[in-house]
Amino acid sequence: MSAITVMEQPKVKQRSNVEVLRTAEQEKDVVFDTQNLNLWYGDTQALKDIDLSIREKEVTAIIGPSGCGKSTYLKTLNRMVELVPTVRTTGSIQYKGKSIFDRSLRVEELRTQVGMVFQKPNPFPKSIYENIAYGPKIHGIKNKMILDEIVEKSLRGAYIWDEVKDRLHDNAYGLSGGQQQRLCIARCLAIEPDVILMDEPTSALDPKSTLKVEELIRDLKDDYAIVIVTHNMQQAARISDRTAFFLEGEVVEYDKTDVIFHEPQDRRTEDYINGRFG
Ligand SMILES: Nc1ncnc2c1ncn2[C@@H]1O[C@H](COP(=O)(O)OP(=O)(O)OP(=O)(O)O)[C@@H](O)[C@H]1O
Repeated sequence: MSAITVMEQPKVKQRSNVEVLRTAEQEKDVVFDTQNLNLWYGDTQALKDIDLSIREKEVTAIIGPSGCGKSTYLKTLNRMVELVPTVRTTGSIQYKGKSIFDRSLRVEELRTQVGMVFQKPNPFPKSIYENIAYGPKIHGIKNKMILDEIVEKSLRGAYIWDEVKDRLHDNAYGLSGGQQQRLCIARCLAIEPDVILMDEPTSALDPKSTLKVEELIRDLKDDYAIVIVTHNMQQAARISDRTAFFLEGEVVEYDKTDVIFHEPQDRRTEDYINGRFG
């Protein structure tokens, strides 16, 4: 009996140089490090033992069937999920090495650094200009010249400047759905976040607007970490560097997007990718 116990002890393994290098590469530039995250809405467990790291200058796609916890995970990263009173979490999420649940971290500060774009474009019922200037003004910027600069830079950054530069003071509701979504991305850029969370940002858009937003996302990753929830498998394959496959609240597989789509290690990932369920 004791011999078996001894045999079952984990072996202390020397790490090869390649492994050490790989680990260093993996730890480099991690902005969000999630470990053993569990989340319940009342008695219903929506996330189970999630381990996931989100890296700078990468697009991370979260895919999986409806109800598997994708949006919940996204909203945990900026603590928006806590707006639901019955939510309870265990485990840890470090943002740049510091727990997002730490009492000394103000939620407003976290949300300034971690912006969010939603499924349905949600501009404010204000002018295009005011939509962008609103956040910086709340952060105390009053100088008109600086605000003008931020507005132009953000709209340029979201590839919508040329379309709106002559009507900055028109109501944002007059823009098309695709333009409104790029305006919302510009509004997010105006507060200079490090991370942008996107919850199915193109699901309400036509194919042409979708391609524009995808192109924008690919370019934005030069400066930001982007986490995108999508039901569109081709979209995940086109724009992301890494993909996490969620199923029933768990991460089944998380790897480079090429691996997930071409050599998945888990049968369930393969079945989902090939449309056998979900
Ligand atoms: N506010 C809430 N209160 C109670 N349960 C919730 C709440 N929001 C989500 N859930 C439950 O948590 C689970 C995960 O939901 P979530 O919205 O994160 O899934 P999802 O993968 O994003 O789904 P979809 O692709 O349909 O948007 C589901 O069982 C859902 O019913």
